[in-house]
Amino acid sequence: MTEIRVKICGLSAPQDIAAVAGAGAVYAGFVFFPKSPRNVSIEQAAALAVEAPAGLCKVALTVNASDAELDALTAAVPLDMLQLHGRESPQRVADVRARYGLPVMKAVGIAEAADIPQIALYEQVADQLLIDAKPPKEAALPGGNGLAFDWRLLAGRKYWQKPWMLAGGLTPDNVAEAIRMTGARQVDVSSGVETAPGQKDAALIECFTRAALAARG
Ligand SMILES: O=C(O)c1ccccc1N[C@@H]1O[C@H](COP(=O)(O)O)[C@@H](O)[C@H]1O
Repeated sequence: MTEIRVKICGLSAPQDIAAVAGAGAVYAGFVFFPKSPRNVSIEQAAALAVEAPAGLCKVALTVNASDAELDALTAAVPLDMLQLHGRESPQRVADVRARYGLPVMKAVGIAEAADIPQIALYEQVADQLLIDAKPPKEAALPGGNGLAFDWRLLAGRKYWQKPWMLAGGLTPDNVAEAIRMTGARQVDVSSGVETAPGQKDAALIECFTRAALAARG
């Protein structure tokens, strides 16, 4: 059985990088979205990324970013993956992938069974898929809201050809159950390892990662 791979998103301080690497997570996410409490500048992210140990996959999360914004980001920050978390079309995903030569992970929001087919559309063009809770209409953020979707929507499904990650409202307490119900082999968390919006907690990162690695899908 393949080991679960963990992504901790929304890092903004050097101690966050140390906590993520120390816990055994594989992916470290930086949020480039000014409305987010986890937003980092290009300069901040570059400083954090150069401190990351070899082997930690550095992911830039953007929301409907323009080429100019992605040009600036990719020129300054040593990145391993781009996460597109807005309303990017399949064609936009393909264009970003071709332009930057980096693996692209596309987030897809799920609230009901009717949302599931769009995953297959993005599977054609993305390197990875991030299956997240669809944000409620009143939400200020397109992700990072600490809200889960009904995991039964994924239970017993034939899996996609591309690697995929489960996200949305995961915590140290529920991640094992989420893995068991969905069969996810990768999980992503932001709010669930924070003491306040944007404040990552090393002990919660450790607990989350330990619970995920011990889980059996
Ligand atoms: O974390 C954010 O602030 C954020 C902002 C804009 C888009 C996505 C964001 N986070 C991503 O949302 C999911 C779920 O987060 P949570 O665990 O429910 O808080 C996660 O994939 C983050 O990568």
